[in-house]
Amino acid sequence: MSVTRENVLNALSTIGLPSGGDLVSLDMIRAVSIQNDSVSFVIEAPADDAPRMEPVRAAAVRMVEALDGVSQVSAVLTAHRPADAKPAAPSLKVGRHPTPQAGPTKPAGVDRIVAIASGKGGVGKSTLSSNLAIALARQGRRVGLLDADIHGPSQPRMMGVSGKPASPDGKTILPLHGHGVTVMSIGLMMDPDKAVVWRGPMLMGALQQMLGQVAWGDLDILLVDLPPGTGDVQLTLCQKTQMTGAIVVSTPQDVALLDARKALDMFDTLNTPVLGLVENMSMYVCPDCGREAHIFGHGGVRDEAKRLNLPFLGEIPLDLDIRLAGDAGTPVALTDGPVADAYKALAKRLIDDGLA
Ligand SMILES: Nc1ncnc2c1ncn2[C@@H]1O[C@H](COP(=O)(O)OP(=O)(O)OP(=O)(O)O)[C@@H](O)[C@H]1O
Repeated sequence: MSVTRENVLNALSTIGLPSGGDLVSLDMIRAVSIQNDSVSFVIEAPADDAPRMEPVRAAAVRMVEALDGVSQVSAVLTAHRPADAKPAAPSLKVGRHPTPQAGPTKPAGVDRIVAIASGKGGVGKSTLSSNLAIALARQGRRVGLLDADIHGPSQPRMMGVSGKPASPDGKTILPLHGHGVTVMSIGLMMDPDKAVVWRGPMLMGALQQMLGQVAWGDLDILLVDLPPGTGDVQLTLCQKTQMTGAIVVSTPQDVALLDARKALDMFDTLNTPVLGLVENMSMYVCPDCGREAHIFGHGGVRDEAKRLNLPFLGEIPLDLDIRLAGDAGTPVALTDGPVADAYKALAKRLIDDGLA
């Protein structure tokens, strides 16, 4: 019988810490990965606990080794540095040229990869990605979010995560965690004040590293927040990755739809299935009088989906709280109410359709 993630977590929940609690209840286990009879995971401990953690790590390895169907266990401790030392920056050069690969691949343990795309910039792709990721996580899915918007990474701010991801072995990059979602952004690996001036091959190399070297662990779905348009990142992702498909976001106005059509055409050319269209900034409900206004029009994306015979996945209102919550690092999907319900409905639709 093959071992499951639940078996591993159950075993680890029996390992107590000197300071009280156990490895699972204290949320210290990251990146559980199971490949046949090999299990690997990361124990993320506060630096102050480091001296006391090695026996805990060894006990965790023994406990998982004792499970039926397991013959090899590797556990990495991320807090083995002294408490007063600065976290080791990864000795990784992100943005190198791509390395040759035989065909499209997918990180081990990741079930589905779904890109969130748009033809035009600023239509709300990143906002949709972060809120959808949280709505899916709140419905029990294991969700990863990769910010592939190399020129304007916004997920660290929107998901409220910061700090350079660690790389204990100089190869694997440990992602961060925010609001129940595993998060990685190229922005976290770079100096935020330095503009990225990269040529196509370097963009491709960076994306390949984000997919291949990040310890994503076991995920039901990895959402990829793409840059706007139809450039190198989109091309690399679709050609080098086993994609489940793409969701295209647009506002209802004609200029945005015109660009959305270009994105749809690109996915068609690259044989990447379009899972559906989402209308963002669909309508505005005045908080004072309750009147509904259609600032960018309304229904244009639904009509376009119908015309192209593609699923229309839902509409998200234009709402001040969406922007404020995104800027504050606590996306609105964390709350309960009509706006959060729009993201909840979208997440439910994807789960019901077997896409998440
Ligand atoms: N439904 C919405 N209601 C109100 N504000 C929104 C909504 N969707 C997005 N925004 C705001 O619009 C701005 C642009 O959104 P966002 O960054 O998500 O767009 P994008 O398509 O990812 O942009 P880029 O092209 O730069 O990647 C942000 O300030 C965001 O808070």
